[in-house]
Amino acid sequence: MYPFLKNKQASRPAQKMGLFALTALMLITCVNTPSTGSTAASPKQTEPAAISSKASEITKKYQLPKGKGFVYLDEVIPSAAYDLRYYTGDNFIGERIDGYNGPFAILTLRAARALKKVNDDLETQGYRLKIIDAYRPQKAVDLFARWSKDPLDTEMKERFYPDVDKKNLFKQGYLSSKSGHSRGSTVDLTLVYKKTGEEVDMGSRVDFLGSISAHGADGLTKAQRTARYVLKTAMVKQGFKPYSKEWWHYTLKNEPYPSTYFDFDVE
Ligand SMILES: C[C@@H](N)C(=O)N[C@H](C)C(=O)O
Ligand SMILES: [Zn+2]
Repeated sequence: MYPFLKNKQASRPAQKMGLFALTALMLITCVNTPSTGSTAASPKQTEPAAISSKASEITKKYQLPKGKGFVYLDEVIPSAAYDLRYYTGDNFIGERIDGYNGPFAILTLRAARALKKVNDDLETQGYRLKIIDAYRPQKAVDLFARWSKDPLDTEMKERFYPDVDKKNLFKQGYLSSKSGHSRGSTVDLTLVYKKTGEEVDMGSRVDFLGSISAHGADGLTKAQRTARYVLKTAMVKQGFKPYSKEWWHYTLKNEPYPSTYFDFDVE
């Protein structure tokens, strides 16, 4: 209902706070609304906006591993767009993912610098990058694995994996139990138009786990194929490797931690 509050496992205090705030808001609304006999504006209509604005005010804790060269990506690429969907419920599980305590993208400095060059290049072509996910704690990956084994929780199936049985998402390569994201130099991203900030049509949404998301999938329009090609060309030019099954997923080839899977929280 309120994506910002969603994570049954990790955010119970936040949920309690949210419920408390909601109850308080309802009481205030009842007190301030003259009793006309007609229905007053529902407090639910104002609550998500209030919560969202709080989400955008979350400040960074700067608790990155010391001396390992991790950075907050928005400080290296301020002109990119950011929509960290594993912090919200707007993802294939439908709730905030373990380890995402703030709406921030973290990467190794090497990957961040390469990505800045990609964004600079794309800006000359009328686009910008929109970052959906970057460093991903191992605990988040572990949550994906537990979720995939629960056949009863299919809340987001229609939007994100309508044609794949969730128990096969790992087997079919849409999810990985040892993800490049946890090594800190892998990123999920798309294009937006520089002028409007509107997302470019890439033929499927980021994290649509199905065959249409493969590079070179059948059934794409010419414009969608071109958009994927623009992104891929810019990424490959700066040393990123595409992933055949997911047009949005790229790993820096010369990554500084090719075999280390980190688990610090995003905060
Ligand atoms: C889930 C998707 N965003 C993703 O990153 N998939 C790859 C395969 C991964 O889990 O590393
Ligand atoms: Zn990815």
